[in-house]
Amino acid sequence: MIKVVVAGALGRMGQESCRALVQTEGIQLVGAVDTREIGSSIGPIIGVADLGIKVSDNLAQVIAEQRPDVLVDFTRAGVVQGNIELALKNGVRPVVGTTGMSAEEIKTFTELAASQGVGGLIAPNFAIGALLMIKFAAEAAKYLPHVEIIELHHDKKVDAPSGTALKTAEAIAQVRGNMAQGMPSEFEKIEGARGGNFEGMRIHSVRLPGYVAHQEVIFGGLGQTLTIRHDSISRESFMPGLILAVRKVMNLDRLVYGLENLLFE
Ligand SMILES: NC(=O)C1=CN([C@@H]2O[C@H](COP(=O)(O)OP(=O)(O)OC[C@H]3O[C@@H](n4cnc5c(N)ncnc54)[C@H](O)[C@@H]3O)[C@@H](O)[C@H]2O)C=CC1
Ligand SMILES: O=C(O)C1=N[C@H](C(=O)O)C[C@H](O)C1
Repeated sequence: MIKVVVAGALGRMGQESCRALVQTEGIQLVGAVDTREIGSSIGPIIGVADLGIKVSDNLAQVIAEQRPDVLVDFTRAGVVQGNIELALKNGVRPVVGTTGMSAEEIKTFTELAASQGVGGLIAPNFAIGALLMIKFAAEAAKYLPHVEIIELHHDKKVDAPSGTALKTAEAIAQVRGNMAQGMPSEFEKIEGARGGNFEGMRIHSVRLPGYVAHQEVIFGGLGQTLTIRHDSISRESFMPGLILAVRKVMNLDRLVYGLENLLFE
């Protein structure tokens, strides 16, 4: 049985994750950490039978009492860093969906995991379709290097661009290198009109009610465009990948960045 604690358990992703984890054979939810509704029973909140698990705001205490195998984190940047460090130092494998960490922070945790000999995963997107979008985009960039990314999310999202857009840009940049999109002489009449700039690649972030998580990678060539689009139309889309990750990290002794590295190995 894989014992799992969820941090950010009362958030949009945390609740969806708790619900999926308690329904999965071979996995046991043993703790729920959040900074609101402390002391409430997680079972009724996520619409399942009372599991006898109270919401705690103290991850260190939950780890000490429950000795989980895995920490699933869907909190926010600024919180997740402390949680990963705590997990790794206690031999708990972090499975992190939280986005907004810097490349330097990810590198630091990779080194800490290696020194502790503890496995883990930082995955900006758990949806299998999104991972395929990134893979196909990197392939397309070999032939069509002119590309811009548009990501569209619900209006409660706090980080921009999305972790998925950054992961996509990183994968494309590995293929095409640094290449400025647009005219050298172009100028913005409104600051930010051309989007964010990742190694010359423009990333545009849309935030509106009604959306869940969506992304278009648009390639342009002579007389043609190619659009690769992925839509998460509900947060259930992230659950098969999350469950797969919880199982896979049990056999890792290093920190992996990107679920694609466990899925397409
Ligand atoms: N990797 C993936 O596939 C996905 C990643 N995400 C990412 O997951 C993160 C969470 O997203 P949502 O669930 O939409 O956000 P949310 O705001 O609904 O949930 C965050 C939860 O964390 C809790 N929290 C805040 N500070 C805390 C602390 N110190 N300790 C414990 N809990 C704390 C909040 O009370 C809240 O319940 C974001 O970074 C988002 O980008 C979201 C969807 C999919
Ligand atoms: O905040 C979200 O909702 C999402 N965040 C992740 C990201 O930043 O890429 C994954 C997905 O896009 C949903």
